[in-house]
Amino acid sequence: MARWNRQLLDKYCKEYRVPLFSFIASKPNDQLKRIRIKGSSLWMWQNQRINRLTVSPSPIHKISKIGAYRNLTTQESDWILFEISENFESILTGTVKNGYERAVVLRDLGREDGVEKVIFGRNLTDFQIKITFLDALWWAMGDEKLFGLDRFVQVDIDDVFVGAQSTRIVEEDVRHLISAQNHFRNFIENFKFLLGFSGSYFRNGDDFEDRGDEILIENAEKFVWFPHMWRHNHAHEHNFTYLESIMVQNRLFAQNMHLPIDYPYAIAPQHDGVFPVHEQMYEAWKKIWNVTVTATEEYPHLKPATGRKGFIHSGIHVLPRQTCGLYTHTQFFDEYPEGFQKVIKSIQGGDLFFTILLNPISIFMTHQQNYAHDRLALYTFENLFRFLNCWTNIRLKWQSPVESAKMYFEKFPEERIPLWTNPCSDPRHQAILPPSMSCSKKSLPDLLIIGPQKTGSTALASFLTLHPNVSQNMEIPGSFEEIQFFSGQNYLKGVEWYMSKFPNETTVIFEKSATYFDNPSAARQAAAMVPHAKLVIILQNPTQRAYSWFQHLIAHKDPIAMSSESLDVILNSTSSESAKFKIRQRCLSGGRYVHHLDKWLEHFSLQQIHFIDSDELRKEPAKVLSSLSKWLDLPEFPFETHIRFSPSKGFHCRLINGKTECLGESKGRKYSEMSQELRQKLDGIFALDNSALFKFLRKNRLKIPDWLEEAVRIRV
Ligand SMILES: Nc1ncnc2c1ncn2[C@@H]1O[C@H](COP(=O)(O)OS(=O)(=O)O)[C@@H](OP(=O)(O)O)[C@H]1O
Repeated sequence: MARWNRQLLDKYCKEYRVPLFSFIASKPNDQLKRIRIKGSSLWMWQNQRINRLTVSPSPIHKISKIGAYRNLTTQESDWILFEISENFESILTGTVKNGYERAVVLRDLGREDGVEKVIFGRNLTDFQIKITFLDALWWAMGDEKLFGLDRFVQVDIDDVFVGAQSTRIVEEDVRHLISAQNHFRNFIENFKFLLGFSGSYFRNGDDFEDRGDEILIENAEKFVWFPHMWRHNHAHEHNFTYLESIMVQNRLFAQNMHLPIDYPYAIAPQHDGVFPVHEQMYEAWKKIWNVTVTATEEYPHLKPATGRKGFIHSGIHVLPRQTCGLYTHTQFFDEYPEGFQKVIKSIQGGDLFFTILLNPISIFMTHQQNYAHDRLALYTFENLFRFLNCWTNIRLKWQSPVESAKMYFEKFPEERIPLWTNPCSDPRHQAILPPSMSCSKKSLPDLLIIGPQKTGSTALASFLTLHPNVSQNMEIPGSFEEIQFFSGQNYLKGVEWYMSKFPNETTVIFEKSATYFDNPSAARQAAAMVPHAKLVIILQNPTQRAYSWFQHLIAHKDPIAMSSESLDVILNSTSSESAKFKIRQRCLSGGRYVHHLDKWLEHFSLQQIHFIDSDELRKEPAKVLSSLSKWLDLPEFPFETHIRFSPSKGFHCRLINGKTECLGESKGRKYSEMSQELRQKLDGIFALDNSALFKFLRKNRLKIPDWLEEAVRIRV
């Protein structure tokens, strides 16, 4: 690192009392073994071999168990070790052949240069180093809420009655399951397995297996039960009526068998219908089982498992679900694909171990078969809990799915609203789409006209639909002309709702919602759903736009706007909590072009965006439309013969069958001109934004509207 860079970093760390983390790697061909770290009294040894790795006493450790050690049998000789002295404390200690102890991870107490550091002599491949890294993060961030020692574990056993003969649990397995549950309570207070049932398959095995089913029912009270479908049906294939009927059947089974269904929790066989959302399944679940919590592995995608998240849709809390590496067909140790060592590795500091460490709540999916034959699941969890107990101070706990859902969304409130994606672009999601949705035709827009408001966006949209190869979303009853999916409450209605709004398949399908441009979530949400869409942004003089927006409020008899004598009064409001101030901000927001553009450019490339000058659109719409349709690769269309100026309206209108069709009264309103003082005030407010927009357009060799040239020239 360059010296000045290092100095800057040190200055920052001192000023804000932030510790530095640094990772040092061995240079394999370097002959030098013992090296002094530049600018410090610290000595390090490189290309070393260690026999033992021990967690040293240090206030940094919260998760790691102090004193825990393991002997290393590998012959790797690329460890970096640090000499321990009074200014440096060992966090993780390596013992070398002759018995010397040196630090593998070291805490520099900052006595020499005022900057505390945690120095790692190895990357994060070793599990002890990984846990130490988590400890160091916790120590540096001091964030009890983010880390903490409590970890909640839920183990679901899906399909307790489903499965071919000779794969299912028998009486002895059930007895074993009950005693394992009791035994697991040594690690996890109150631990209970959750059993998922499809009643149709009860007593569907051989005699021994049928007896197993019966014993399970006799001991039903010992477990928590949750429903699947009656016949393990794939929800995505069925409509509400059918789903309702099979859920009722399964519920009757539960009633007849006196199964305790203590929680409003359900799991869909193979996750079908949870994500991508099958609205009708959500409705049936709510109606028949009052479901409020479920879990899936599919959101946002099956893999990577570390990226799984939760969301809430239609009142149902969807929690992320984890796999423990055991599947329906894995029933024997010696038949495990790629060898059972894989599972053991995962338990002993591998994926499974870190699943629990990194997730406050882990909901594991297993299947009945994993408790039959070699009972791989019991082996796996027993060893996992033991391993965690041995190496960490983690407190394993159990709670109901309802409590987990509450806790999860309190911890991760930002996950409440799902980030919808296009199910047709993920083959796995496409395969489990409900019948009401289809990928056989295009049903998402290629183009979004994103505003901002009051820039002529409605006129642009209405002119664009004149082109025979273009269609717009259908009208939404009760909405303000626009679909406003990515910027408001409609987003909660989900993908199916949005897709259903584009019934016509044309070369270009578009929707225009002028509220998108300055909405904080719209760019991210639009990019997740239609990443390849093109965008249109209309550049209107922000002063004029703000005034038009205020007139819009007056026309809608907004009480705050009405009670203020003029826009000037609103602009003078400074108290950030007042209703007037909120209107002020909304009024100005759309005109801050570069500020919002930055957000869109985080998710879309500049090549995907077409800018239109609002003045030009008003004066020469046909020209603007021709250039837009050229950018959209549409066949040429004589817009000029389909658009005509209406002297009575004072604007251009569509010409349909020889008659002019103008926009309604709310577009092109009649109101008094803005005063010179107000204009100057608004120009002043937008001066910096305008100059930023000017620079942005010039830098990217984009056309600069006349109003912007003028606005910037006047300020200069
Ligand atoms: N051809 C045509 N017909 C009618 N109106 C036109 C037209 N071209 C541009 N304009 C200007 O569009 C302004 C309304 O902008 P929007 O459609 O973007 O408004 S909205 O945000 O969707 O409500 C509207 O603002 P106001 O004049 O304040 O009503 C018009 O100035």
